[in-house]
Amino acid sequence: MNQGMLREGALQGKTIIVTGGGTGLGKSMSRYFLQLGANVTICSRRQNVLDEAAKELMDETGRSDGSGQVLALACDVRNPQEIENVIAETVNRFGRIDGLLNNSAGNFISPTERLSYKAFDVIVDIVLRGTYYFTLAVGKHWIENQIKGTVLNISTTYAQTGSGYVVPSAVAKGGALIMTKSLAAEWGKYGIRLNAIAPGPFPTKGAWDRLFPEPLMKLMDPTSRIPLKRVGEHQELANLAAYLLSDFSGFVTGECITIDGGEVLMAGEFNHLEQVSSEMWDVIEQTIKQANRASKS
Ligand SMILES: CCCCC/C=C/C(=O)SCCNC(=O)CCNC(=O)[C@H](O)C(C)(C)COP(=O)(O)OP(=O)(O)OC[C@H]1O[C@@H](n2cnc3c(N)ncnc32)[C@H](O)[C@@H]1OP(=O)(O)O
Ligand SMILES: NC(=O)C1=CN([C@@H]2O[C@H](COP(=O)(O)OP(=O)(O)OC[C@H]3O[C@@H](n4cnc5c(N)ncnc54)[C@H](OP(=O)(O)O)[C@@H]3O)[C@@H](O)[C@H]2O)C=CC1
Repeated sequence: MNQGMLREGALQGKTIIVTGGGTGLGKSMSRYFLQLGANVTICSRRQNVLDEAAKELMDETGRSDGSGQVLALACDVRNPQEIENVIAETVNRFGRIDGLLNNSAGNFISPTERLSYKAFDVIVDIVLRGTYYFTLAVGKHWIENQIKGTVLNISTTYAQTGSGYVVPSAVAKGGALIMTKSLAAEWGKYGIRLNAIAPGPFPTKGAWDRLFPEPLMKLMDPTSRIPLKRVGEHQELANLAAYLLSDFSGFVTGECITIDGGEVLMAGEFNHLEQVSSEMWDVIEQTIKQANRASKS
């Protein structure tokens, strides 16, 4: 499914800010927005990573009609002044901002009792504080300038279920998801939409190094818990993100769309029975039928 879904030029004339756009999923989504004709500002802490990504993206997607341009700006999403600078520089270069993709994150697995206060703070500050700082700054800009913009937040499936061993991330993603829904209600009157995507596992270096490090990867195949028995493809996520940032989703707001091959469904009480063999099912069937007969006599 390595194909773009939207028609040529579907994001033409739009400018989208992508936090964490220099690596992983942020880079893949930026690539697709550029292919669809959007101008994209990618921002994160490391200017060298952003510059390299911007060059690679422009080499791949470069258009001659002036659309589909990349701006790479260093910004720590925990710093409001740096966020204001990204907004000002983006307006200065592209004239407007139509979309904000809050994609930056920090995460690592750890038993919670091993975390220092600083370790908890660093994740919550990037994921929750970074998301609400950027959303607040861009939202104010849109309201002041009467722009009907769209925010898309990259969440996780455990923002709704909770999860051990990634508790700071779960707390922060859960908070960001509630902000998405709360502001969708409050800012709907300005024509501003906010949605979220909850991805299951999509291979990236950033996530794999910190969530499935060796020797854990040898013990735990991330696909084994997924009904569709595979991980996600970046283009599948990019398709959904482009749709939610485009005018085609103009009546969708406050939603969180899960894209995880059915992984969250495995919480269902009996789903682990897929491990039972056919022969064992024969025995189980006979045992249950015997109990049924006994209950009638
Ligand atoms: C696949 C299923 C769903 C997955 C859903 C979600 C996925 C994601 O979010 S994936 C995104 C992953 N990408 C990143 O995390 C990229 C950005 N991350 C980073 O830059 C770093 O990992 C960091 C900033 C989050 C932490 O880096 P570090 O260099 O350690 O930062 P600090 O020096 O500021 O230290 C912070 C603090 O944290 C402690 N610490 C770091 N790692 C661990 C660990 N594995 N276990 C316990 N504690 C850890 C570190 O020791 C510091 O605390 P103090 O010791 O008190 O100073
Ligand atoms: N990969 C997966 O399976 C899943 C990922 N996700 C989510 O997808 C998103 C992208 O993750 P992924 O691509 O896998 O991982 P990456 O590590 O590649 O992406 C994280 C990005 O966040 C940026 N970042 C980190 N801290 C800051 C900061 N303080 N200020 C600004 N930017 C920052 C990093 O850039 P820099 O270091 O230059 O600052 C990096 O580009 C995240 O929100 C993650 O939670 C959700 C579910 C599953």
